[in-house]
Order: sequence, then structure tokens, then C-alpha cells
Amino acid sequence: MNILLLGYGKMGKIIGEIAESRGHSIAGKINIDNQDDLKQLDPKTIDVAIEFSQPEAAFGNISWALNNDIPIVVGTTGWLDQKPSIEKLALEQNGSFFYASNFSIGVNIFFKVNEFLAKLMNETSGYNPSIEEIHHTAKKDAPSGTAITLAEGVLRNLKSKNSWNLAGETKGSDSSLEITSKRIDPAPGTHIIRYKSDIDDIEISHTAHSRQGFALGAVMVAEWIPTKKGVLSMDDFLSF
Ligand SMILES: NC(=O)C1=CN([C@@H]2O[C@H](COP(=O)(O)OP(=O)(O)OC[C@H]3O[C@@H](n4cnc5c(N)ncnc54)[C@H](O)[C@@H]3O)[C@@H](O)[C@H]2O)C=CC1
Ligand SMILES: O=C(O)C1=N[C@H](C(=O)O)C[C@H](O)C1
Repeated sequence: MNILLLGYGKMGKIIGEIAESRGHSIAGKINIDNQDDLKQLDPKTIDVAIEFSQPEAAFGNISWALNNDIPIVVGTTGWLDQKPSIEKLALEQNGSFFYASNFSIGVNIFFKVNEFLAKLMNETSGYNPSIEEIHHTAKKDAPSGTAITLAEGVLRNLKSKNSWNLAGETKGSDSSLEITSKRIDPAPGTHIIRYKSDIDDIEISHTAHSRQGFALGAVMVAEWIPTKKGVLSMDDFLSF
């Protein structure tokens, strides 16, 4: 496949290496300083675009791909307020749009464990849940996209919480699930769900040791998406 990389930073570079090692070619490596290179490309020659840029750039890049009939796989976080407009565009264009806050298979298993645990916690009282995420200091958004997905998983399953708040930014009520964001180098991504009580604590965590798992997952989805249409997610890609 001929793959266009929209965003060629820490993630774009690893994705490019993995894609080439799996026999794909790279149609272009677009960054903030060479966006005009897009005009030189013939969209018909591009099989799929992979977008890992930054929050302010995602909407423009995704719209460009959908308007040029290019299936797009998006990992950029911190732009979710604009996602409904992109989903509408994808459906209008009969395009292929895939977003995941986290492409690592391990994290997607962790998402399921999180939901199962939240459901179990309805059976008892006295535990207060919270989420902590730890990332490198260059990360632009907080909380992480993964922490938001985890929070949504808790809210869907635990009756005592109906919203989430970012610690230090907004004060939450008793029914709000607090997320704490820490920025410590070189953390590629750690997420912890804690249920604390006076008697004991229950904790589950996922720790990424590198960015390899995120990048491999994105390439695997890019290999899968060209025959698919619509608004897609890891639930469509994974069989569990
Ligand atoms: N969904 C997932 O599994 C993962 C998502 N991410 C997310 O991916 C994004 C990128 O992460 P990193 O590569 O670590 O960041 P980075 O800061 O290393 O790279 C971002 C790149 O985007 C480029 N960029 C800025 N504006 C652009 C534009 N208009 N068009 C194209 N490129 C543009 C910058 O020049 C930069 O090279 C972040 O939002 C991060 O949260 C990161 C890891 C995993
Ligand atoms: O910015 C990162 O690095 C990461 N971002 C994603 C997120 O916001 O959840 C995924 C991963 O945790 C790494």
C-alpha cells in the first residue's frame, strides 16, 4: 500500500518504519513546516492516510483526506470536540474514518478490564474511583485521550459516577470521576484506575514501555481499512 503520513513526529517516524518493514511505501511525510507538499501529491495514488499530528491540526488533515476520498486512520488526541463534524463529513462523503485514542492491543484489552471492574464495583459501596495518567512533558493535551476513553468506560458501567473532571482544573462533585494528569519524562503512556476505600485499594494499570505498540496497531488498522466504509473504531477492528 501507498501510505501518507500526516504528522511526522515521534509517532509518524515509528509508523513509517513499521509500515516500510511490512512492505508498504510512504507517499509523503507531512509536518507543520512542509504542508504545501500535499499539493504536489496525486490523491488517487494514496491508499490510506495515517494522522498523528497535534490537536489543532487534526480537523484540517482529516477533512482534507475525506474530501479527497482517502481512507484515514487517526491517532491524534485532544480534538474530540470536533469529532461530530468529522463523522458527519465521513458519512456525507461515503468515506472511511477511523479514530482510536490508543492503538495498542494491550490498552484495548485494558479498556475491557476497566469496564468489567466498573460493573463489578456496583455490587459494593465505600470505594471511590479515580484515574491517573502519566506521559512525557512534550504532550500537548490533558487528560490523555486514553484516560478519556477509560473514564467513559467507567461512566457507562458504574452507577455512582456520571461525569469526569480534570484535577486542578475543575472541582468535581461526588458523582464526578477525577482524572489526574502527570507529565514526567520519558513516560510513553501509563494509565491507572484506582478504587480507594478505608479498608483497602483496588488498582489496575497499563504501562507502555515504548511507542511501538501504538504504531504497530495504527499500521495494522491502515492495512485493514481500505475495504471498509463509515465511522470506524477499535471495536470494529478487534474481535474481542
Ligand atoms: N492513538 C494513539 O495510540 C496515540 C496517539 N498519540 C497522539 O498522536 C499525536 C502525535 O504524537 P507525537 O508523534 O508524540 O507528537 P509529536 O509532537 O512528536 O509530532 C507531531 C507532529 O505533527 C506535526 N504537525 C503539526 N501540525 C501539522 C499539520 N498541520 N499537518 C501535519 N503535521 C503537523 C508536527 O510538525 C510534529 O512533527 C498526539 O496527539 C498524541 O497524543 C500518540 C501516541 C499514541
Ligand atoms: O501523546 C502521547 O504520547 C500519547 N497519547 C495518547 C493519549 O493521549 O492517550 C496515547 C498514548 O497514551 C500516548
